[in-house]
Amino acid sequence: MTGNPAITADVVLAALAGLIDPDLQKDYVAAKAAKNLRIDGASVALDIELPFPAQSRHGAIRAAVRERIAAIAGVSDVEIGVSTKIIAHTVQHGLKPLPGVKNIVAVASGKGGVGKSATAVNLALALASEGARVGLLDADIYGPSLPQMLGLAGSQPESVDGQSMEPLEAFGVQVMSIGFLIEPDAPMVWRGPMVTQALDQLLRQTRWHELDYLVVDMPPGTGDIQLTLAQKFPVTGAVIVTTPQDIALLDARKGLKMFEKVGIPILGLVENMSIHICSNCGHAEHIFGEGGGGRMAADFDVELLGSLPLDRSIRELADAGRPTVVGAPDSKAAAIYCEIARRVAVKVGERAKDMSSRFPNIVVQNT
Ligand SMILES: Nc1ncnc2c1ncn2[C@@H]1O[C@H](COP(=O)(O)OP(=O)(O)OP(=O)(O)O)[C@@H](O)[C@H]1O
Repeated sequence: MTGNPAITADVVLAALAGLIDPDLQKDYVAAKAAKNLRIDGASVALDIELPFPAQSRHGAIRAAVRERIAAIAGVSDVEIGVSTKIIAHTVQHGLKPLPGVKNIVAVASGKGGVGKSATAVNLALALASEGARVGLLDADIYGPSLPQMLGLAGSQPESVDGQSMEPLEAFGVQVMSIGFLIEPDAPMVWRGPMVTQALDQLLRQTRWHELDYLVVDMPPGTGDIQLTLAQKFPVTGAVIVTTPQDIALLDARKGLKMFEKVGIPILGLVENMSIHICSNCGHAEHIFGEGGGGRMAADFDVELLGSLPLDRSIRELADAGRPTVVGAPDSKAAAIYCEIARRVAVKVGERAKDMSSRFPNIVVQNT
């Protein structure tokens, strides 16, 4: 084998500097995603290990990294592997993570009807479509809508051992809902402690199967039930959904403060129904006022993860049990949900404890 002293780890590193990943917003070396550099004569092999699911982007990442390395003088052969490794994260003080669940993402809102469930379900489906193992827990005691949105209305979970429950499955996502266990028309007269106890059981007695993310659709509001749940569920981070109306924004502020109070990081804000697009003429109108979500995100120093239009097809597809991400995967709204999901997963990935040094396992055989 002919040696090529010019090809060193530093040369490869320099070649990758400036290749900014659009999701990580950093290059792969700075993001500690570049691993296992092997240099063998004129051959260079490298693995990119992403801390978030992005199956749809693997090909493009492989091509971009290969192009950079192939341009190094003397390199004749390049092999790039791209994979995802989702890491379990710390949860708020005093709680243990849930067995079989790496990360819990709570989706919350200051008040009802802002599109929290639609956001939670599409977020879960988008994470799954990128290759993650995802569960969805409908903790919305006042209006459990996930069975309907996922075409599972009337289904009931089974129990193998009489103690735990098997989650149901829809579109590759493991699903559990308070709605599977109560009559659809039963009045919600449960008192707070009963509600929190029931939801705690639902979370812990469901046999979640090796989840990267469990998305929890929280009950709307910021009262005692929500506070207790936020304190009891071992949550990695929270996504707050709001509409641009001032009053909803005021409520959303309370939601943000509640999570801050119990030490749960806010992953970001989703502004829903931000703009109405007329289905006849295509005219876009900010019926609830413009830019409120962005201002609030700036005020609280959190990220605006995305803004969804008021779009009739979002409601129709949810009502029909095929939410936008699976019902209209090529739509603009689906693309926005997928972008939001990626931002959430990147935010969760950024909290990685894995502070491995740059290029672990470097093997250079230039002899
Ligand atoms: N961007 C949107 N465009 C059009 N319809 C939407 C949009 N987002 C949600 N919807 C619809 O609005 C209704 C309320 O949404 P959803 O159930 O998600 O709200 P929620 O905040 O979870 O409410 P609650 O907390 O009361 O259950 C649903 O019919 C849903 O399909």
